[in-house]
Amino acid sequence: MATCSALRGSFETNDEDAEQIRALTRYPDGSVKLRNPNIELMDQDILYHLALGSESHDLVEMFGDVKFVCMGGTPKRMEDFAHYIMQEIGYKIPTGTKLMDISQYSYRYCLYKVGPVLSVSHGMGPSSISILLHEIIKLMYHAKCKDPIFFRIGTCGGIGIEGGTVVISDNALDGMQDNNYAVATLGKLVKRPARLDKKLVRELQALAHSDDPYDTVTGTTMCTSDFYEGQGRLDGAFCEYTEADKMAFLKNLKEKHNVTNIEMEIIPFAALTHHAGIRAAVVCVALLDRLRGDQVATPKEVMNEWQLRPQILIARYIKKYLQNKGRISFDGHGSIAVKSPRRFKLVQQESQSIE
Ligand SMILES: O=P(O)(O)O[C@H]1O[C@H](CO)[C@@H](O)[C@H]1O
Ligand SMILES: O=c1cc[nH]c(=O)[nH]1
Repeated sequence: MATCSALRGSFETNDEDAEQIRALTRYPDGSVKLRNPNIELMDQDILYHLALGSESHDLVEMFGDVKFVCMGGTPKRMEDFAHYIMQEIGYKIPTGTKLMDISQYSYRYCLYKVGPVLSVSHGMGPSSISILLHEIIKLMYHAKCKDPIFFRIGTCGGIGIEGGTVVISDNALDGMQDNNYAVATLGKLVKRPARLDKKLVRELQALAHSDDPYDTVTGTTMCTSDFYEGQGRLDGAFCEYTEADKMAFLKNLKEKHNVTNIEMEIIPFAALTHHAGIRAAVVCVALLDRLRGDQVATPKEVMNEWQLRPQILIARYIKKYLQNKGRISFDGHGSIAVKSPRRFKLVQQESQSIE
């Protein structure tokens, strides 16, 4: 860990290579190892915001088979995604039962499990997703999950793209165009690099179909901690800049930094998953083009259809992965090569459902 002095105050950075991270974050069998020596010394670990605990629940039994953690802002979207992915991977629950929100008594986040897929809401903004990520990464550890993959399925404002366009993020910047997640810790600013898995980005891009009735693009995503002034909107309760200032800011983001979209969680998502050695990707649909306005005025039914688009891409990935037992790779021509003809056989898992 290096200590640096910068104009904005002293901070510590933690830049490591993939091998170093792997050694720190995995046991030999691929299960998740925590970078916190305190946890294994504790009698129990209460995952307070998920309403789960390492003593009160058999986390290995409940979650040991999880391979994919999919998250998005709203409980409704993630409940819908749980039902959608259930249908897509052909997961069956006993007749007369229904999917249960496992974290319902947290009254914070929702959490559904569909075989190897967790579908969880993260709320809005860096703090909300950061709390969730700490607890979900600890859940992966307690449950002994092996090499889980995380996805954020979100919405965003586009810059110079049509509403309805799907953006796969290949880079993340914060509101100051910095590519780190900075958290004030014990009075010092600790910065962790916000890095996304480039291979996962290419694999997802290859799963966008040329006949999809919308574009899927790849680009840099800016993360803000506020929807209004933080994103240069003119329609917040306060505004102390002009429309020309806003346009110059957005155009500079696009032209100098290749920023394609703006949302509010990618920096902590990319930084905390990277620090935990977890492969992760962010796929968002643009609700509007910020060069054309600030208000989200698209009709609800249209927006609901748009919000399915990132889910469709992630479902294609999960299906492909399960069908080919994790062997997804490139054929060198931009499409996914199937290495094994064997189909994934869905085994009836423990029921996560109740009447
Ligand atoms: O649609 P979700 O995934 O909630 O994300 C986006 O929407 C919220 C703002 O409306 C922010 O949290 C932003 O990141
Ligand atoms: O403009 C937008 C739209 C959705 N989410 C955001 O954070 N910004």
